[in-house]
Amino acid sequence: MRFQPKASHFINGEYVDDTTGAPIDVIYPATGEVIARLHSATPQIIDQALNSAKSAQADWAAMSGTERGRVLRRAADIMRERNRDLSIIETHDTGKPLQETLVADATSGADALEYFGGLAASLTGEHIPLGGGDFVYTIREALGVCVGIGAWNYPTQIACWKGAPALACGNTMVFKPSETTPLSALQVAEILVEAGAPKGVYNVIQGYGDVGASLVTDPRVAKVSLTGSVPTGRKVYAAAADGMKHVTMELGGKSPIIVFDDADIENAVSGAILGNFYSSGQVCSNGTRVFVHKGIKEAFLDRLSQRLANVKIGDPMDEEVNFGPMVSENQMNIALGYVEKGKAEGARLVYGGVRIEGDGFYIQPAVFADVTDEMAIAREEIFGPVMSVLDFETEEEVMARANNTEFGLAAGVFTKDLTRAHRIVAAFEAGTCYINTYNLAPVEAPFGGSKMSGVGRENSKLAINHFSEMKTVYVSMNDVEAPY
Ligand SMILES: NC(=O)c1ccc[n+]([C@@H]2O[C@H](COP(=O)([O-])OP(=O)(O)OC[C@H]3O[C@@H](n4cnc5c(N)ncnc54)[C@H](O)[C@@H]3O)[C@@H](O)[C@H]2O)c1
Repeated sequence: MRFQPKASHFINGEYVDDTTGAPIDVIYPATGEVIARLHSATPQIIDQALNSAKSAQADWAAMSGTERGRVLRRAADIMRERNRDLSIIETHDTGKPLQETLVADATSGADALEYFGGLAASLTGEHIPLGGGDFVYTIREALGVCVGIGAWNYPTQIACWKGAPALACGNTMVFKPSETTPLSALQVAEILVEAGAPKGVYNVIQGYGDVGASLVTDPRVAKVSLTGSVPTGRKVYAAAADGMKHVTMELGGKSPIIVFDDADIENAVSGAILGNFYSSGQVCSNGTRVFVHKGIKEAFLDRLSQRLANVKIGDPMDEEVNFGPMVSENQMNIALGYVEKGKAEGARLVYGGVRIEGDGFYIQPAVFADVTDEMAIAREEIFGPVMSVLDFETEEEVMARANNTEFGLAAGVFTKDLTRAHRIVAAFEAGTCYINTYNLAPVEAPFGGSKMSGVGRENSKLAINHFSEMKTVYVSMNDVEAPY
């Protein structure tokens, strides 16, 4: 098989196999062809990976931040040098067009490795002077063994967004990719070793949810960082709570984009396209509820339809193609099911939504207009290319409706009125907000959700706090006064 890795798992600096685990077939979404077969981790493999991470952690944490950072920065360089090869793997794993994977996957992973590699040497505690000469100093310490569990939409990026800050702080990691896209995390592990990471610092094991669940409850694990759906997040958070483990939860969303009648329509249409159809709509922060002011609704829809006529759907390896298949048959059927629901609920399908016949999992991008708040397509995360356009008349009304959701991942506003833009983002109940753009996630900025969309933040200096803790040391310069 064309993309068969050397083995399923990467533990203690090398590939490890155990073919007695349940098979995991890797399917190329463009053709439905099986391109690799891996195996889920058995209890023995899980144990081996956790032991390897546990044994490596103290020595890794004892290295200077400069040394740890150097490893991460070298890994970033290697990833960039191999960007094309890594992007080809990512495209076969996910179905995302090469045009996208060349710029948004290994490159984003490399950004995280470079950024946290750069920060590693500057991670410190602080000195806190007290009265009478006493003082406190704090020591920033690693948490220990961290578990990363990934979703299937950005496999390389997720492996690095979790691994880079964890390793920068002196933790070690066991990463479990999604069973749907198991290939690229192995590449990340291999590259880290090539860059000088000691054995056992970054391990990858494959598996379904049960393997993730075993990792979360293991007493050797100090922290769990999950990217996944809200239902999985609930289970993982609850299981981690039992062991009082640290958690980061990057979960789903149903984010709003508000387009006022003074907005630059071309930019707003571009934002809505990026915020709904990039990666065939399989992006957690997508702005799938597009609230458009009544006065410009038809102009917005006309321009959107004109722009969508230029979408190039097809072979994701063709660099001209900008819209690929969905990741799996199952995900395609979920999206098609929502298109049917939307029609049945009385929304007006103004564009696409049709399955493209063939072996691949292709569906045209879909735009619904006249969507109302209570329709399932406006309430539930679809995780596919289905945009809902809703009308509004006043700012007050649209704010209440935009926030009327259990999710709180992202939100965007398009307007030329800057005062209004800042008022709107102040009122958004969402972790990541955009003014006159949408869906950018640079490593320098915190990324994460409010409400049911998650806990904690990835990227930026904030991620350091989620992968380390402070030890407080009180130093007395005086005699100890006791009452008796
Ligand atoms: N907020 C973010 O940064 C972000 C980014 C990408 C995707 N997502 C979300 O991810 C979802 C799509 O990804 P998915 O379908 O892979 O999600 P999912 O919740 O089905 O699976 C996520 C991961 O959790 C594992 N898992 C499942 N059950 C588990 C359990 N009981 N214990 C431990 N691990 C378990 C899976 O094997 C997989 O690796 C969407 O809801 C999307 O919004 C969020």
